[in-house]
Amino acid sequence: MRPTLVLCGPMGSGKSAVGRRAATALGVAIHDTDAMIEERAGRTIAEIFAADGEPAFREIERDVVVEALGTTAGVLALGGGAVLHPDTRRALAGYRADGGVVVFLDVSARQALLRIGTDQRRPMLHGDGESPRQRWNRIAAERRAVYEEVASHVVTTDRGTPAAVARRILALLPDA
Ligand SMILES: Nc1ncnc2c1ncn2[C@@H]1O[C@H](COP(=O)(O)OP(=O)(O)O)[C@@H](O)[C@H]1O
Ligand SMILES: O=C(O)C1=C[C@@H](OP(=O)(O)O)[C@@H](O)[C@H](O)C1
Ligand SMILES: [Mg+2]
Repeated sequence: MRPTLVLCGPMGSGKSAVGRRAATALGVAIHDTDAMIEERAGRTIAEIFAADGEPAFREIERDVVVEALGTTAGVLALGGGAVLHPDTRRALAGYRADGGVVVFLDVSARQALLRIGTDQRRPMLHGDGESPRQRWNRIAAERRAVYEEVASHVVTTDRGTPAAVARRILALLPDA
């Protein structure tokens, strides 16, 4: 079993929202790895970061994402930093080699920050000495090459509703 579609990209690009619309349109399940992590840990992502730190979160995330790539069908929406773990990148490469579709949802800093700039549920956006804008820009720049490496397609989400972006993605699927 493997997902029909995997979505990656930075915070606020719309992975969760577009993933839900794409799954509904396809009549399949949506699996959001952030929600799976919260369920497994019995805590919110913000609580995991606060109590155990980012490295501990990345280990749980690696376990959840690698497992989900092999055991779920439907649409899989990753967290923005999931691609950082080498095990996850290897699993995504295997999924693509097997015909899987990985879409990098790209977004401008301006749109992403309008969507999520004040959201306290994203701990990566908040930290000493940097504004959410500075943090988003730095993190997105650090990760861009990795998103490009793991993805088979890039879709920009600045314009259009989540449903409209989902329709553009469905057109990329082999049997669409
Ligand atoms: N194409 C879009 N147009 C307008 N708002 C969007 C779009 N995509 C996502 N959003 C909104 O932006 C916020 C963040 O989207 P989300 O899907 O959680 O992003 P991600 O999972 O990539 O961090 C949500 O409130 C969502 O409804
Ligand atoms: O970019 C990141 O490092 C993170 C993105 C979040 O997911 P979204 O990209 O869905 O916001 C979530 O996994 C966590 O807060 C860390
Ligand atoms: Mg999300």
